[in-house]
Amino acid sequence: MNRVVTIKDLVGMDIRGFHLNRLIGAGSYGAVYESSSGSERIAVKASTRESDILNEANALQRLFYCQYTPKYFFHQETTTPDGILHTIGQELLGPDLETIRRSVPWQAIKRPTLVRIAWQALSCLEAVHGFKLVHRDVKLANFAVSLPSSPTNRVTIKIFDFGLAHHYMDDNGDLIEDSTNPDFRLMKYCSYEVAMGMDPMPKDDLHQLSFAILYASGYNFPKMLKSPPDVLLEWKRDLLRQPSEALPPLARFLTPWFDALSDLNDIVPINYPDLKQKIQESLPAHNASADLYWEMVDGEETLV
Ligand SMILES: Nc1ncnc2c1ncn2[C@@H]1O[C@H](COP(=O)(O)OP(=O)(O)OP(=O)(O)O)[C@@H](O)[C@H]1O
Repeated sequence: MNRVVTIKDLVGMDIRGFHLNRLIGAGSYGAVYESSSGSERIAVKASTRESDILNEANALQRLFYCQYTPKYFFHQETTTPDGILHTIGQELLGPDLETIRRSVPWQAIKRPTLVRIAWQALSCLEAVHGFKLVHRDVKLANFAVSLPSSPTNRVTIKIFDFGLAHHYMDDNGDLIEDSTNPDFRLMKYCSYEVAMGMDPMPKDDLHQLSFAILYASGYNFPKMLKSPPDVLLEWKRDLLRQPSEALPPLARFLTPWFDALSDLNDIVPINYPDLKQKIQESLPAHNASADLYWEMVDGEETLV
């Protein structure tokens, strides 16, 4: 094997019979490659950070029968001159929602598409929580569309990147502590309660999702994240206490959903169907549970 320079430099390598063809992108701890073996195409995520990759592999294995997450194929350790390379083979997805948001006019996803995205993203979290996993890193860039299925080009939203996920509850319903004890207050886009020092729980995934949907609606969330810490905390608190006033005008139509999100706590089980109903009530004239399609609009491929 050739000398590995960085994890972003693995094109041409073979892992478990899969040829790494193209670097799709790289995040804070891994690089993801479009890879193939014959006609089979998968994604291979590579990292040198063993703990994160093992955590992600464990989560994806747990989610094997989940239709809202990429299918898990393998975890492999490869010895290289630069150390041990960890890879995960998983289902190949299409573009992530942050990339899609950037590609649309005004970097704002239209309301009918936005409510369908919110509905399906909520279904993703409902499914993940059903497997007793909390994702803890919910953001637009961690949702992607599936590869379009022919002949209609229908796609579904899937959630990925389980490097920070945690199996939070055992079969008896007892909470499981995270022995690694990460400090999620350092994550600027954490929920209000997490910013106040609480451990992230399923409802915090939903609060992070609400930030992601605001961002997708055209709200300048990155600018808010750059505010002084007290301003950011106050904004997150107000979004829970008085959503109708705190929501930016463009996203005020989502008030029914934000009202319901602000009622969530860690004791009462989350009523996902009710939350979906609130998404529907936010835009009554459009069907929020309708399918999404990957289509050509004005010469550009986009999500509708
Ligand atoms: N299964 C997959 N199929 C297709 N593309 C993927 C898949 N998983 C990740 N990607 C893409 O690969 C790139 C890197 O993904 P990764 O999750 O490592 O990065 P990230 O979300 O930017 O990282 P982080 O949140 O850890 O900083 C992103 O563009 C992401 O959309």
